[in-house]
Amino acid sequence: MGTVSPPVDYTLYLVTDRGLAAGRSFEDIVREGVEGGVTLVQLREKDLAVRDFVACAVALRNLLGEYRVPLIVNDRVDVALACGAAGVHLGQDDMDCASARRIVGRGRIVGVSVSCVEEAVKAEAQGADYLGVSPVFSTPTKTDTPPAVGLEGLRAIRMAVRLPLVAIGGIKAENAADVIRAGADGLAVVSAIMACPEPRVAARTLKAAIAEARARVRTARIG
Ligand SMILES: Cc1ncc(COP(=O)(O)OP(=O)(O)O)c(N)n1
Ligand SMILES: Cc1nc(C(=O)O)sc1CCOP(=O)(O)O
Ligand SMILES: [Mg+2]
Repeated sequence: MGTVSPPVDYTLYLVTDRGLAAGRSFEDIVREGVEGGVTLVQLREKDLAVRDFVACAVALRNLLGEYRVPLIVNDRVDVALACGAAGVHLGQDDMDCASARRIVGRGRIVGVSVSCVEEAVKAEAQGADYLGVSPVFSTPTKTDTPPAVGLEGLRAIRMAVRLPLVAIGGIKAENAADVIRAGADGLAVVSAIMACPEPRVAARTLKAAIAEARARVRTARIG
């Protein structure tokens, strides 16, 4: 039997997009985000040749290692294994979760994008570690998505599965509390950090909004 992946903090999940770096260093943006409180990073590269994808993933894994923040690779199980990432994130058109699990074993994280209860239940049955509920709100960052599930869709998925849920799509500090209240365990963002001139401040602000929302949820449960 393989090792089991260690617990992961899904609180603030940065999904990268180097197209939003606007002349700044991509690595500096990630570093600032992590120093501001990002707990998990996904390398999302849609246009790199696989050789460059692996090189970039190794560099990012080394950077994140300084902060003990895990790296997830988007789309590619082979790249995740090659760079020694903590895991892989798969959408509904990527490798299916059960096959990915057979390849990576229990020692790495497998995340799956879901947009409805049926997909969520299936991914849980296939051994996913967490679900990316997507998109919660429509977003210009990625437009080839199913319709936004909204807070109602997120609540329905929360009721149907036990896995950690990460909300993605249009997440900002302003709506963070609503999304946490609807049942998200963590928030995944691209533009809110990658496109912000001050990524450290952006991450800190998001982290504070999440902490406050969680405290309110806890108080409401007790009261
Ligand atoms: C945390 C998280 N959730 C959802 C996605 C979207 O994955 P996918 O549907 O495969 O789309 P691409 O990101 O590959 O364009 C994600 N990447 N991360
Ligand atoms: C990478 C990604 N996946 C999505 C999905 O719905 O599957 S939405 C998205 C981008 C989210 O960007 P932003 O935080 O800038 O709204
Ligand atoms: Mg994908």
